[in-house]
Amino acid sequence: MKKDNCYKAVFIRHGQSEWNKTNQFTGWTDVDLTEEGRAEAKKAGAALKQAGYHCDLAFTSYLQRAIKTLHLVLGEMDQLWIPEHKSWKLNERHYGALQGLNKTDTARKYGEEQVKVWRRSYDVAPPPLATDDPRFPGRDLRYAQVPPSVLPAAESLRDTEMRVLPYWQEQVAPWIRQGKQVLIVAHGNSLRALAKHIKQISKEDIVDFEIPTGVPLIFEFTADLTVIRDYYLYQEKTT
Ligand SMILES: O=C(O)[C@H](O)COP(=O)(O)O
Repeated sequence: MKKDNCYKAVFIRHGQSEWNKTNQFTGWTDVDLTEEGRAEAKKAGAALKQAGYHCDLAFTSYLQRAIKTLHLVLGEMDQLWIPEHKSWKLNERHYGALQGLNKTDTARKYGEEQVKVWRRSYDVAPPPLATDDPRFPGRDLRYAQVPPSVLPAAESLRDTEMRVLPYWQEQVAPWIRQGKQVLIVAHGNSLRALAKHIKQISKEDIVDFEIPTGVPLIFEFTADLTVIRDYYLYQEKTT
């Protein structure tokens, strides 16, 4: 939607997931939303409706916590009918061999500093999954169309940016330039990677940049997609 020469996009990190609740590294593990996560998604949709938002099209990942959040948001907005595009390129950063481990236990074992580097540094990837690990994405039917050589076994934020950014530039940005309002429901780190580019956050400062679950983050752009301002529709805790 283009209002007063202002181009807009809405980003939402999925609502609380089962593994956010149990504090486990999740990455590409396809866990469900919790009851609280579903409530967060509905609250986001109701707030967008209340604020008069209309979305022309929506984008999400291949993971159910994002897809279900999108549907709960659109349901509240009475806009379940809009076109939606799913891509594995919007998936969470792949957390490699850390997936499934408890974050506090991992910090006890490897130290807080090391875990902070794995979670928040720009270019350090966590230890990779073995390619014969049953959890390797190449073994999952949903990625059957993706060449196995481009499927990750672990990703740094930089690696995540390398897959998310071309998707943004080729599949999302052209719609915004045409004046369409887009809604992107994705993940903590895939959205951090995107925000890093859009807001031109340095690799030093991205370490402290967090996105809470289930709260609409609104971007307003000029016609050439320079950010005018960005803000949360309301304040909420970080999960
Ligand atoms: O994949 C995960 O574990 C979460 O979605 C994000 O986790 P983080 O805050 O530890 O990066």
